Amino acid sequence: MNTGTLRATGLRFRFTGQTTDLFALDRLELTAGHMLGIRGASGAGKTTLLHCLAGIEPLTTGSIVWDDTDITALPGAGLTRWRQQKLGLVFQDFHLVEGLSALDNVLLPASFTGWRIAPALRSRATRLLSRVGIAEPTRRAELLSRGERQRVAVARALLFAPPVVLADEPTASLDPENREIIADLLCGLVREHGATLIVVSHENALLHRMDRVLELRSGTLQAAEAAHV
Ligand SMILES: Nc1ncnc2c1ncn2[C@@H]1O[C@H](COP(=O)(O)OP(=O)(O)OP(=O)(O)O)[C@@H](O)[C@H]1O
Repeated sequence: MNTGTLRATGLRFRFTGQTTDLFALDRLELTAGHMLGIRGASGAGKTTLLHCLAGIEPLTTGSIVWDDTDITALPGAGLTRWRQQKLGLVFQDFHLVEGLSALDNVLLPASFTGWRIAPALRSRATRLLSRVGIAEPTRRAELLSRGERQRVAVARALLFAPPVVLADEPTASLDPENREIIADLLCGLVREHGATLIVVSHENALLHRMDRVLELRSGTLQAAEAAHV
């Protein structure tokens, strides 16, 4: 059975101390294996929405159900476990750990689980790095260019072939050639695994690959105008 079905209802988010909601969405649904693009002006709330869908930022009200798990009702430890088992996340600012190599950064989610890192997993991490064009897996994160860090972050999100992949501007720091490579990899691997993908992006070329594109505007999600996708 495909996993990665999203049913989110009554999503409302307001930062503490603010007098208005950043967004208020009646409903957001996604079938497992589908790819959704979210675009919108800077400051519209796209990253915050993605973080809510990842269970990183708590909603003000509403529920987010991935398959049969309401992540808004999970206690902290349960939420962490859900993220480890189900979610691949590409952060806008990558969240690589300096002092660790590119390879160890890709393997980081495995080290959080406390599992011994099996040789097969190490090989998969190395393969993913090669597919995103990182020739030196032993190079430390702080010595990588911004674009290289972004590619390592994408490889890390795909380590466990998670059923849900959320990516915040995954091609923003890349030149056109690498944008294409990362878009191919992200969409290709997601299709291979039948994963559900939500991408926040301003890049038309990436958004064009999505099954559906919505625009976050004035706190609501609307169908993106054809000219913009
Ligand atoms: N802790 C906070 N308290 C109040 N407002 C905040 C806080 N954090 C972020 N914001 C504001 O919330 C708004 C939405 O931020 P968010 O990063 O989600 O937007 P975005 O659409 O992803 O923007 P961008 O495209 O520039 O990355 C912004 O105006 C931001 O300044």
